[in-house]
Amino acid sequence: MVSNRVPVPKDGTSKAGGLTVALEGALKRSGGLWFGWSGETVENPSDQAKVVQAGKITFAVLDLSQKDYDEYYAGFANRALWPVCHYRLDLVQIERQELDGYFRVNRAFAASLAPLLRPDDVIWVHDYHFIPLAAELRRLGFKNRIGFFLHIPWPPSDVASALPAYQQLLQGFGAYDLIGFHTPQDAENFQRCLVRENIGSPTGTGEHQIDGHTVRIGAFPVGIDTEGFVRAAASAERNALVRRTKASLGDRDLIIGVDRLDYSKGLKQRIEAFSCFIRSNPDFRNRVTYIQITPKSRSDVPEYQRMQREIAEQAGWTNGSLGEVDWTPVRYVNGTVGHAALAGLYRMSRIGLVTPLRDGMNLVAKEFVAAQQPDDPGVLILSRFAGAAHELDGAILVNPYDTEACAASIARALRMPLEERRERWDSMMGRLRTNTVEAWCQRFLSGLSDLSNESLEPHESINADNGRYPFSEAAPA
Ligand SMILES: O=P(O)(O)OC[C@H]1O[C@H](O[C@H]2O[C@H](CO)[C@@H](O)[C@H](O)[C@H]2O)[C@H](O)[C@@H](O)[C@@H]1O
Ligand SMILES: O=c1ccn([C@@H]2O[C@H](COP(=O)(O)OP(=O)(O)O)[C@@H](O)[C@H]2O)c(=O)[nH]1
Repeated sequence: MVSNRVPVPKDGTSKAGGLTVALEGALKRSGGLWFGWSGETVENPSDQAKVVQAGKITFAVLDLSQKDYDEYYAGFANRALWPVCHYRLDLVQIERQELDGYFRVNRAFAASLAPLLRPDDVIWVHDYHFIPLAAELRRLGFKNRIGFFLHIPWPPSDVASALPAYQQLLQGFGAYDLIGFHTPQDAENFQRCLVRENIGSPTGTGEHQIDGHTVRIGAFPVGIDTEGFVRAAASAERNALVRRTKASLGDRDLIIGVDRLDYSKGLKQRIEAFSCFIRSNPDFRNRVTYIQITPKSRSDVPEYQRMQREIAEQAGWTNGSLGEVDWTPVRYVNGTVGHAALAGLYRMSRIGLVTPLRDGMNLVAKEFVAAQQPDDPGVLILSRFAGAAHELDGAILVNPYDTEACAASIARALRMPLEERRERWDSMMGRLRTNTVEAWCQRFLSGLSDLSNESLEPHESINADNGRYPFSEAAPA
């Protein structure tokens, strides 16, 4: 496995982020080498990876220089690729130096990975930080099977083509054997970009010939450790934070949001929707509390700094205008909460509010569902623009830009009869039990090691859902 973020076991601190949660879940059982960035910046980084063995996983990580960090991670990856892939062209920053830094770091990482590779290794590269990595490995002579999985959305070509070095990036994908996305829409958008830029040619459903090499393209929606979450939630009553939170709520209903502090998560619109819900349903005043757990993320990227100030102000302003002496409507928290406590907080919530403006998958939505009590489950309110909306058909799907409809959905969820809540939960839970993180991993890897066979099931091909896109439910009258 290769990914930028690698959770090397060291000081027990946990970093929020779905990619490491997913990959850790996948590698824990099968074992393997996990190569990437250490999370550290140092003055003179070594080009030899530091190796740490933990259980079946061998972690091999490199430090970055400040310049590499600024240009590759805080620069091109998170100021160009991230906003473009999340449809935020208004936030894109294009700097030639950052682009150069991105390709330079990819080349350096490929060179440091090379001595760790064996000829029969299957290599699985993750996410937008490392698009050119396979091309760099091929340049060094590696003929291994190499797969790529994009954890974030891939937009339509009119949006994607705002990327600098767009052609070069697309060409770089040609060095992979299999390219995976969370949804059929992302896979389809991607293949259309190749067609529009005249890069290779499509040779069938989910297949593309680039420079004489066949690249397969498909949708592989990531799952979670469903049973692990069920167990964690069932025993969470023992967790001190969960107990204290429960006591602090009194008999108020809990609404929960859990997100990295990222503009893609729709926090501004969400707080606005909650506010609108309280104003239009005054009978719920002092009867409901909204806890928003929001660890800070990418704080040295200017667009994130700006947003951190704005959301903090908005939460304060909302409490100031709506709150009462004995009621804080929005509890806005910037710390990270571990999975054991999170599972318990999800379970005691009446509503999981997951309303990103755009999200590759969103594991929080899945974790919330897995953590519910089967005989009295809470309701998931989910953005139609999260990858998870393609699978979680029992959620109330919303358009996060539509404040009044989101507010109405909150009221509807709080009033939803038990029977409907159970039906919705059952159908989502069925999917989560089948599509676990392990199943995801196996499907991708078998697709990668078995390219000669029809290893991509029809439902994973790019045309699988006939262009269906999850539509938000109509707001209740
Ligand atoms: O590593 P960071 O810069 O701190 O950011 C955290 C991760 O954010 C993104 O996560 C994505 O992957 C999830 C799992 O597939 C998916 O559910 C979510 O929708 C994505 O946003 C990013 O893609 C990762 O590389 C980061 O590590
Ligand atoms: O305080 C927190 C906030 C988030 N997370 C975890 O971070 C991941 C977030 O993944 P998601 O796919 O929802 O979004 P991403 O941050 O990757 O964009 C989930 O597993 C959360 O449980 C966590 O452990 N503690």
